[in-house]
Amino acid sequence: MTAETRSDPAAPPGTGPEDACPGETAREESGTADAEFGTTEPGEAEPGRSHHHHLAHTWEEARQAAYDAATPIPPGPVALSIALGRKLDQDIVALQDMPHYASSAMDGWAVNGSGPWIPVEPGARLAPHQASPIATGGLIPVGGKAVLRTESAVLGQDDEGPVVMVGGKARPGEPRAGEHIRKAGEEALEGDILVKAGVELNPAHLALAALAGYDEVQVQGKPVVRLVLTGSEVVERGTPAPGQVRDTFGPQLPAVVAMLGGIHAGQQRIGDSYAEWLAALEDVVPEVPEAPDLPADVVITTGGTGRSGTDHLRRAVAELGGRLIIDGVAMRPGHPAVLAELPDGRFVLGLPGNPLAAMMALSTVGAPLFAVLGHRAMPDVQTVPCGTMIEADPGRTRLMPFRLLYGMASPAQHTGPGMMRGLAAADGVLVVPPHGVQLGEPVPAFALPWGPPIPPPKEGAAKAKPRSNARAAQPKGKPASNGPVDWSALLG
Ligand SMILES: Nc1nc2c(c(=O)[nH]1)N[C@H]1C(S)=C(S)[C@@H](COP(=O)(O)OP(=O)(O)OC[C@H]3O[C@@H](n4cnc5c(N)ncnc54)[C@H](O)[C@@H]3O)O[C@H]1N2
Ligand code: MOO
Repeated sequence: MTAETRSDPAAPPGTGPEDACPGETAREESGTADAEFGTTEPGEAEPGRSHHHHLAHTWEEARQAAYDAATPIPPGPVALSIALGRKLDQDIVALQDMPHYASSAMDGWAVNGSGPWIPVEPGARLAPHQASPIATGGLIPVGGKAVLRTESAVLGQDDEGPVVMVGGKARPGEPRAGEHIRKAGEEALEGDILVKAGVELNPAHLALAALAGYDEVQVQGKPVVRLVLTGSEVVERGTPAPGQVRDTFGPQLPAVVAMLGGIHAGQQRIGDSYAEWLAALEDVVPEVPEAPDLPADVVITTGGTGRSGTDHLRRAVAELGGRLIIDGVAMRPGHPAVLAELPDGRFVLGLPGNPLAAMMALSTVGAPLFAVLGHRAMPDVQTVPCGTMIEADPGRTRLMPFRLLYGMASPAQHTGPGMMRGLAAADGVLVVPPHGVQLGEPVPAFALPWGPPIPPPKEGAAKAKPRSNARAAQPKGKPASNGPVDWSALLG
């Protein structure tokens, strides 16, 4: 590859110079990276050097490398309180009859035989013609044959003392044998399967498991993800002053992590010092208030993927004895994405600090990693007909948030690496190959974790032959529109 520093002729409408990522390819290919890196803190940069001369993965390679880097997290027991949404790995079986004792379905009297009944102490064994007070849910005493509801009973008196008699609102024949008694085993018998393995646990499943006496259930593994957000210029509240930037990761990453199948286990904010970076990555089980006390499977860092004096990610990984799996992806934005594995098995996913770049890196590297850790297939890439011509940009894939208009994708505006506006309005992301896209040609695209699915290919929508989706090749119905269409004015 040759060094490229030119600006992009195919930049979609509305993207400015911020998009140009100056030096991103030149840096890697010029062979001067070591000198750049070594000047920052002499003597300490050594461990990271060996990683500097490899070529960035292509977009497709990066996805595959992330998917291949891990194996599914084995199943394990999880407390009911955090098992919602988890996939059950072992049947939930009735440990005993459910209910496990006969109980009253009404407030009233447990009775034996026919009335009138002599009242005795609650809970006492009932001889024929005896009754004892009982509340709904109460254990039926030995000898109890039926429950007489309070409103069907009257207290009277005979020669020998107080008696309970049928009266009040009693229906004819009340109480029949067994009336208002919930028998043991009515819901399930010991050994019955209550919830089958493979089910995604809903709140009622959790309640059922609790009813059956479970404290934990055996569920499929899912990655526990911890966030380390870096940057001393990042503020969490208010309108940022010049030189400051409002944090865009705190508000979105926990949700996106969950949507991608991770368990968000807290976040930590650090400044730009190497010591803070190292401490954050060394910390296996961080003390995170209200988060499950579990070691992280994946640590996501934001910022610090570049190679300036404050970009400590690679160095900290090297010092901890970790290995780089992905060190840069030939894509934009999100080019400096890093995936590393630490000796204790934790993965470190280094997202660039630029907000859109970070989300594209998460979609490219994080989504496949989370999928494999969570027992799922590689996330889908479909195709969508392109509503505009996109020129070539040799050597790199461009990820472009798009809006769908009349079934065709048009790159959204406001998609500079530091922007969120384009992504916020997007229907999905185009994966524009280095050689560009012709008008109407099916272009690979992926759905956003929160967005609509990519629509299935429509008959007649595609003029050019799709490269990766045979279903689109059905030339029938309406022809595609001719000529370039610039819908940018309609796009938010
Ligand atoms: N000389 C070069 N400079 C840069 C290159 C390059 O190749 N040579 N690459 C550019 C590209 S591409 C990207 S992407 C970024 C990568 O930056 P880092 O991962 O090192 O992140 P920072 O430098 O810490 O921050 C970059 C940018 O992002 C903002 N940021 C950080 N955290 C947040 C947050 N929580 N919310 C919102 N914005 C955040 C930060 O303020 C910076 O503006 O490097 C380029 N530079
Ligand atoms: O544009 Mo950088 O590629 O923001 O990741």
